[in-house]
Amino acid sequence: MKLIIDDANLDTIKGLYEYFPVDGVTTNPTILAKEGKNPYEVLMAIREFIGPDAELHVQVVGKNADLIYEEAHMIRKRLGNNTFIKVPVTREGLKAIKVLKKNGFPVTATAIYTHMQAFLAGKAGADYAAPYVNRIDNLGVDGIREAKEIHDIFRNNNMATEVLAASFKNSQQALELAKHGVGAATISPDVIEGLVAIDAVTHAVDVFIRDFESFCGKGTNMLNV
Ligand SMILES: O=C[C@H](O)COP(=O)(O)O
Repeated sequence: MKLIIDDANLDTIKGLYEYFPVDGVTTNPTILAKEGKNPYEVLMAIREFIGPDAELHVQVVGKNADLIYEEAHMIRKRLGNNTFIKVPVTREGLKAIKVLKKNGFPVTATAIYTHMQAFLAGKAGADYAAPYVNRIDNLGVDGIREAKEIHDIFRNNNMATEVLAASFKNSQQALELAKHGVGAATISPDVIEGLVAIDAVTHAVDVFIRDFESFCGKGTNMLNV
């Protein structure tokens, strides 16, 4: 399962890249708006940092297929070929996904709340389909189960589309999807940090250090004993 950062703050992205095995960056209009700068300024800085081959996912805002198609061209021109065009799965969005795929764009079908949206996005040729796990939970439906079932729909219908699960509230949800073998999860920085912020682990490491120092002396380690 690919692990992708769902954020647009360059300092945060740099920090996560230093510590975690991450595979790229996803953004959406809300995430970009939080940066308070021109969206292309933010995105071009991210692209420069992650390099031309890493996955960057950028969402369109247009409500009809023609505008979405034009936005996609501009996004590709300014941010490079390996930029996934995130298209919400509406009626117009599906039309746009078909046209974009015919023209060789990498596409992430997004704003997915139902199995049927995901199935149609897969049929239209999307590379990824992004179910919003936490938001689905908030509708009273099990978002993790739905993401797993969407993965199964793709595999059972011989579709190449991968699930790019989005909208997580905790690290356990991401682990559940890794166990099921879904293609990718895009996770906010605080939830990524939560993947290893485990009190029991911190305690175990502290005890190792305490025991070592009680025998070898304060401030010792395997360099200076
Ligand atoms: O792009 C979609 C986001 O991953 C949704 O996440 P959120 O529900 O935490 O805003």
